Amino acid sequence: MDRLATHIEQSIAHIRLEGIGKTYDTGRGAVTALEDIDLDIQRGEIFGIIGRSGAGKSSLIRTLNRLEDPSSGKVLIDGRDIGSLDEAQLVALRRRVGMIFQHFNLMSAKTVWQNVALPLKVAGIKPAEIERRVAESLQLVGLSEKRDMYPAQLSGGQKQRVGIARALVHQPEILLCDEATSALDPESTQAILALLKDINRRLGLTVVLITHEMEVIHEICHRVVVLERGRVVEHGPVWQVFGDPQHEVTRTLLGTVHHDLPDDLNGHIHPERTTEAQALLLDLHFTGVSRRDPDLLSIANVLGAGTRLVHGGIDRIQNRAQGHLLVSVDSSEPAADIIRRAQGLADKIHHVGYVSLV
Ligand SMILES: Nc1ncnc2c1ncn2[C@@H]1O[C@H](COP(=O)(O)OP(=O)(O)OP(=O)(O)O)[C@@H](O)[C@H]1O
Repeated sequence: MDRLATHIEQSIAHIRLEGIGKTYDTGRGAVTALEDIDLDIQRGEIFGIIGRSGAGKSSLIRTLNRLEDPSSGKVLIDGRDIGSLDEAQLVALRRRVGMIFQHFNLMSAKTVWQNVALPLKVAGIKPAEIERRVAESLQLVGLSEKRDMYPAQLSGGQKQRVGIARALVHQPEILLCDEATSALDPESTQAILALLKDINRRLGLTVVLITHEMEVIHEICHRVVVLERGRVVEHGPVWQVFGDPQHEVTRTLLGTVHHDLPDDLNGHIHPERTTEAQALLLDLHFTGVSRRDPDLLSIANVLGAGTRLVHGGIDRIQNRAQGHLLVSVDSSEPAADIIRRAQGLADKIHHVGYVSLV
């Protein structure tokens, strides 16, 4: 392929949503689940979808393999409108797009091997080829030893591995994950996330996932979209959305850990200095945008000897430090002068108020 063709291929989004809308007709009238969604998902990325309950996450992910047909707009995979596919092409599409579910959807009367083999049998694949592909899939998810067991004999994490193996037997290029770790304990969640990451890297699979667990996004996603009432309210690289959420819904979903003040400070903060003994409280916000790490020596040097770290925490997402450090500055200098000097210590600096610390 020449360089121009390669460039064009790379510039086409693996999955493109153009003006997607979805309205359900119910006995009590129409319910709008999605409105005017435009999104590009690149080949090989792990893309997260978050939002409150009822925001439209399931409706959105289900349009990607036509479990739901959008009421308006188009879904393009490799530039091809999947709404125009005939029955045979739709079957082929579903093989290119694997899916895993919160409750695994395994057949309890079938063994691990039989569960994983089922999609291949349905597709009429020859037995020898089925044997080879099932063995390969089970090895990939680390379950070769359990091939003759039944789902009831497996842990939740192992059941999800079977779900993943089954989703991979047709060697898909896209894997949709609908709350894939929500029914799992923290240890199994970690193991499944590591597996998804490994599959994404080794097979170059594009992964689109829905979750209500923000740690899942933090742990494995490259980019994330936030839905609210069927619309995109925010999207971008995870470090950006998590480091400096712009929308109220995103802040709520992410929790208020970094924004809430601890109880012993809350209620004791004054907007103006009322006594000499009060210290200036500054919030040093590291959004990740400048890729800077908090430099404690510079903070002390710039803000002075009486500077104390009062509250906060720093996290790392996609190799960028982010979080808030709440510092008290013991100085009678005007706040504006101190804040001016403090520019450069963090990505954003917010004057919280004045507080008496004992
Ligand atoms: N089959 C359906 N028939 C009628 N309304 C539906 C149907 N599926 C979803 N809805 C409605 O569409 C809206 C979006 O639902 P959806 O399940 O996509 O949201 P969600 O973000 O996945 O929610 P949750 O996190 O609770 O699963 C909701 O108001 C829901 O009640």
